Amino acid sequence: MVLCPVIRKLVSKRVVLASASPRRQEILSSAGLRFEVVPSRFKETLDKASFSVPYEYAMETAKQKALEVANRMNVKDFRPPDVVIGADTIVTVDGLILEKPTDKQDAYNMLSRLNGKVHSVFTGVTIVHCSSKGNQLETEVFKFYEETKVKFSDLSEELLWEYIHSGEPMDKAGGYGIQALGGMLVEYVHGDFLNVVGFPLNHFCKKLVELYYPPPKDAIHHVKHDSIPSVETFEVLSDEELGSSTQRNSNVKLQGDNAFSSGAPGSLGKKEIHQDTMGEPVVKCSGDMESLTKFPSTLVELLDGFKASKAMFVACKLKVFDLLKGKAHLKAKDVADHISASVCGTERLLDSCTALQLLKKTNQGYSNTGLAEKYLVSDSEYSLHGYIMHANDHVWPLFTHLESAVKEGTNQNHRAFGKNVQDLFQDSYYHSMETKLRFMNAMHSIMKLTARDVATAFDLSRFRSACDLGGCTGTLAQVLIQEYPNLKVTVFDLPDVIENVSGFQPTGQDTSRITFTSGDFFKDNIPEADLYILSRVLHDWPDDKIDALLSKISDLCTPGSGLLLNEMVLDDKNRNRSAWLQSLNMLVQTEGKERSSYEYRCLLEQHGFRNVKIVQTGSLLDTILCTKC
Ligand SMILES: Cc1cn([C@@H]2O[C@H](COP(=O)(O)OP(=O)(O)OP(=O)(O)O)[C@@H](O)[C@H]2O)c(=O)[nH]c1=O
Repeated sequence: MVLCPVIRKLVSKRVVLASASPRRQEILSSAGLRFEVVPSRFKETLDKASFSVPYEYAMETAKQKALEVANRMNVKDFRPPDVVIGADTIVTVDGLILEKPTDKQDAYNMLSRLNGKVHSVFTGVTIVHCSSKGNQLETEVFKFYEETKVKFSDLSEELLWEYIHSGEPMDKAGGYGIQALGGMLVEYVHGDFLNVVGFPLNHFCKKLVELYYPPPKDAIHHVKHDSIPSVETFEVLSDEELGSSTQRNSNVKLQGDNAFSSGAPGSLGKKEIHQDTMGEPVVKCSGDMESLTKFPSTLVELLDGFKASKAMFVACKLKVFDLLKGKAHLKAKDVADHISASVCGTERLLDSCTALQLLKKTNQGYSNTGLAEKYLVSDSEYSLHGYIMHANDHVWPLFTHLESAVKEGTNQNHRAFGKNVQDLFQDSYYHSMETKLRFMNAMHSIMKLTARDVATAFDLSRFRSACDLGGCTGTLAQVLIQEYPNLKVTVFDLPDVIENVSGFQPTGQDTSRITFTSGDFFKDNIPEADLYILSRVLHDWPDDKIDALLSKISDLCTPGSGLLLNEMVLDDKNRNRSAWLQSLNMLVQTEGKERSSYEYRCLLEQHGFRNVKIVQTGSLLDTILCTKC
């Protein structure tokens, strides 16, 4: 409870963790922090010799990781993050800095150095405060580090190799994970255990106190700055954070939203803060119904969610954004004439889109916002028009039968479209030319938006040939050959798809390293490659089909071959809202499902893949890389 007010300081902010480390994500989310994960692309190649002490190196790397993400997210028309957190963990021994091992031999060299000795683990952390002035990013950087000493027992060669073969060392600084099997190597720890795991939570909270609870000038110092704030600290919370001033009185201090609940800032219930018998502050919700019903803004947003979606869908379908593309302004009547619709209906639609910030309205009429111009105009580079049409024409009717899907546990194609679907693709997505092109357009547009993140989440330069199974229009293949000059990619998809891909090919770009091959990956031979890719494929199918497909791929792989899965990964803290809603989506339309990182890891290991690494890209697809052992 005592942590609540510290973490709460970040609750109304857009917080981004610039780290792919699952441990850091786990530590921070367990502390109740709500954040997005956007792994940094900063390559950890700073010259170690130029730092007089190792922790300076860790802090500088952490800073560069966070700044890279802050800069990348400072995109016109997007809300930039308020806070970006970066971290870097290193192990030091004998004057050397050890990071993550490059291979098993490197892991062995590291662990042999640590064997029987005391070493230090440093984690450098950077908190970047961001603000955007006229598209210019302004940052304020706060850095700190934590040191923990760890002693390894005397370990036999046999034990070291056994540990290395477990695969655990590969993504961990110093080549061990104290939180798992590596804990068996450790005789003692002096200092913060979580610092070794990858994030010094206690020091981080103290830093938040320092940043957000500065001692009030000319006041008695209630806050001890090397500790987490005591109950007096609540006095320095602003009115906004406390809820309305009328809720305050001098004896009982009331707070607004719970740090650990979701939703917009406001006063969803009130809480009394007082001390328990141990002197610890305790936060209790009062049962005051009036305050509970005051601002249920989260619920109001959910109540309106479907109306907002449909307004955008309809405006897209009627090509409102296309009509306004590049134009200064049009009056409602002119728009209505062009789209052959009623003036009164059009006016309401345009006004709703204005309220949704998709349009701007002035005395001269309506025009597109930058967001609409970039993503809703049907022929813009990163248009989501195709995906939105799929959502409107296919997903929407299915979702109207969600209740039946939940009760029956099956998809609702029969109710929504009046027919039973045996083969999802042939009977549903590809049953007519119109539905086929609509589906291809949808996949094309969503891949355009996510392909760069997916292609660069891991370094894939060791692979020479890739086969993108179900690669549709080749959007990911296109980005892969740009990122990896030595890679050739085969896009393998159903004949129905391959014969229609030409309309989706980019003009003026070299596509000579991409081959399109038609076939059914369940029935036909799959082309040979050293990297297989499955993007949004596994989630479509029932378990038996997935097993068949993964077995087939695994049999084709030689040791060292890779498998890259791109899916939305469910997180056990329910933070990734899109992924959980996508999970319902799979229920209403397929026989498949979304999975957690644990489920993917088990699935892949069952089929002979190891070294499973998962990156939550922060965009609409997460990515998983594993190696055939
Ligand atoms: C000593 C130790 C380290 N680690 C992990 O080692 C990675 C360090 O590498 P990094 O470069 O700091 O981070 P990363 O994983 O590459 O992620 P990113 O922040 O994106 O650079 C982090 O994962 C840590 O948890 C453990 O899980 N357990 C341990 O006992």
